Amino acid sequence: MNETAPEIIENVRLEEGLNFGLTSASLPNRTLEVFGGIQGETVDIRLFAHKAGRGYAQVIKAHTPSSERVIPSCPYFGDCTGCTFQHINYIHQLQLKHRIVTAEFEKAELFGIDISPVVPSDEESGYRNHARLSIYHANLGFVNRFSRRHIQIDHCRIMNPGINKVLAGLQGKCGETRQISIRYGSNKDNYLIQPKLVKANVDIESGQKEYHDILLGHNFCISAASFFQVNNPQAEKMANLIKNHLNLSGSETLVDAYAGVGTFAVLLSPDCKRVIAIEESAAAVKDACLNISGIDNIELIQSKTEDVINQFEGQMDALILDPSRSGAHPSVLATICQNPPRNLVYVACDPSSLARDLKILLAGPFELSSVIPVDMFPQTYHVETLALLKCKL
Ligand SMILES: C[S@@+](CC[C@H](N)C(=O)[O-])C[C@H]1O[C@@H](n2cnc3c(N)ncnc32)[C@H](O)[C@@H]1O
Repeated sequence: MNETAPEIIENVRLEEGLNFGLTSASLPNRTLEVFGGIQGETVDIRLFAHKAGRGYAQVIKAHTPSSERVIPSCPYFGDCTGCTFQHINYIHQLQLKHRIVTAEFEKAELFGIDISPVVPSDEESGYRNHARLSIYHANLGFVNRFSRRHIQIDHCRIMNPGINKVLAGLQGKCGETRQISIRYGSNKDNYLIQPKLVKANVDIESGQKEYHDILLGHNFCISAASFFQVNNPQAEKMANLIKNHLNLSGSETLVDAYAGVGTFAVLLSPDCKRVIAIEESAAAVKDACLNISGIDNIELIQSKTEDVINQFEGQMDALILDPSRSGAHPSVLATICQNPPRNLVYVACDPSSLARDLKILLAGPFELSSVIPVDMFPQTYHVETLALLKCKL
């Protein structure tokens, strides 16, 4: 697609799309995925790109705006494609996320499952504690997903004010690197900025090895290579939802697989007799070692979950699986179907991986207690989902 001569198509009716939170438009000779629209609207669109056999377009005018449409408060919306839902009111964003989870379940032929309403985020803006920015001619910004154009961003609506402060200080001064990661521990007011900037003429320290934050009164050390939940208040809600489901009495052994820096292990340890945390990343395990200091009922295993999950003898009381987007390894699912824990919590950031894995678990010895989507990522199509299961044997 020639970017200087974009193709405009008028009066297109938008249908439900759901991929990446986009709507879809059926034209006589092709189907397009459309950014910035809402199902049922008639709009004019500008073609962006064809990628991997798919066409992408952007709404430039809504002739019949949906009642769910709002004016995006971000001036970069559309140029920046990071927040797919900025033009949709927050209540409807939550309804769409519910629909996204339901649609993935239906694709996996999981029908008739009662999915709870999405747990809203307390903050619709300013919630993200981590920005990964790309740099072009020293300017920090994001890359448009469709056109691949770099968009300079001076203030990002969804980032914590602490991140925006650093962004303002570094803007235009980072020519020495192509990518930068800014993380902010809002409850401890400290930063991690990587890589270390040696040429930038700024009085902002960078190159920190780790930063610190607090969840539910517990201190966490998080190093540059380690995962940490991006929305602190929602992470706390998620930990409480998990705790409620597991109904812990203090006598249980909990296995926390894909444990990261020990988030759930630490937060649930006061309610368990013993916690075993499994994590493959050496950096995250090193952080977890610090994070569990003073807590004597947590053991850490540095390993892939699939290499150790079959070594537990007897029935586990409780198991948390919180894998990366690709979901749990098939052998992990096979092992827990053979030796099922009494209670299982599956935490998923990709509803399609969750649906695929749930299909296996529900064909085995598990039944669902509930499915609770949690909005960790307002203004975007992303949704975290908790599946709470029990062994039915
Ligand atoms: C989505 S994060 C969850 C971390 C943690 N539960 C939390 O809430 O902060 C997934 C974690 O799984 C780890 N991981 C990825 N593949 C793994 C595997 N096969 N076995 C164990 N850990 C793995 C990653 O390093 C990452 O820390």
